Amino acid sequence: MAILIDGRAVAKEINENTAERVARLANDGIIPGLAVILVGEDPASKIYTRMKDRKAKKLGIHSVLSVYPEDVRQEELLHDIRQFNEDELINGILIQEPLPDHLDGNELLNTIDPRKDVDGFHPFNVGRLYNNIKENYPVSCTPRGIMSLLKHYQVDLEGAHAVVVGRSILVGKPMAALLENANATVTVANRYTRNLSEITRQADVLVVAAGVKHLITGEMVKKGAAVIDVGIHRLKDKTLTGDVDFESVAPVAKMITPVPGGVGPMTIATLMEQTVDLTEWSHNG
Ligand SMILES: Nc1nc(=O)c2c([nH]1)NC[C@@H]1CN(c3ccc(C(=O)N[C@@H](CCC(=O)O)C(=O)O)cc3)C=[N+]21
Repeated sequence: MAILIDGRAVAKEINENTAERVARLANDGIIPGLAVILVGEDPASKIYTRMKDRKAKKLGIHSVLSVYPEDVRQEELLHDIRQFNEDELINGILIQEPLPDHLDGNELLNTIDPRKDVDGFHPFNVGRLYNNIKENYPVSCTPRGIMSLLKHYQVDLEGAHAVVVGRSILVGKPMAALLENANATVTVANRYTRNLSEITRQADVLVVAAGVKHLITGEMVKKGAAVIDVGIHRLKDKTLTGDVDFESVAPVAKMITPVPGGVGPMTIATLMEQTVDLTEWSHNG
């Protein structure tokens, strides 16, 4: 049976470290600030942004949750983002995905000051990631959190074949870039890939962020693989499950993340960590 990758435990370690860093900054009179922009009534987004707001406050981070109606105008959001850009009390700005269709998400993202781009979605920061630039810059929190998990569990990436299922800007694309930058050989697939199991069966490290419940089953996984499940699906009985069929994959894998308690807590811990990173970087020149 696979080792369970305990995202809650690793997230707790990161959060403790973040709280210490916040305390050190406080000695210099600096309080990291996070602004979260939420548009509309998507129930999952409401839950996540509330979790982020609560965690930030718990760690001593100044948190502003800006909530807008579904039909908010693009101009109003642009105006508020510019205001956050100018606001010295704000170090990180996050626009919760998904956005309603009438809004131009790219324009909104491009308006965030890249130095305050706590999600790492601004094209300037995406470009740095793709160029494998070593200097400090923000990276999408979920894949960065997954890299922390892989490091914590000493998963060897150099020369490994990593397969990423999913190619979103939130997870799949930056995940593939981070794994490549760590000298893995990366294959990116998606839900349309033909003979998906032929590809996933080659994976030493398999990251699944396809948004399809139980897309990956035991016979699609190589014996001894590390399996990371980014999917979240709420079942009728209110329990959560992932893109990986845990029951059939766990006996095959060397290690596996559960849902919940795997990648999710790492995303929020990394968001807090990166808010403090941005704060420190902004004060170090
Ligand atoms: N701009 C932006 N940045 C994001 O980082 C972002 C986003 N938009 N849109 C949606 C996704 C999703 N996301 C999650 C964060 C925490 C959990 C999490 O903590 N999950 C818990 C379970 C929580 C529950 O019980 O519902 C767990 O897996 O153990 C899940 C998902 C951040 N996202």
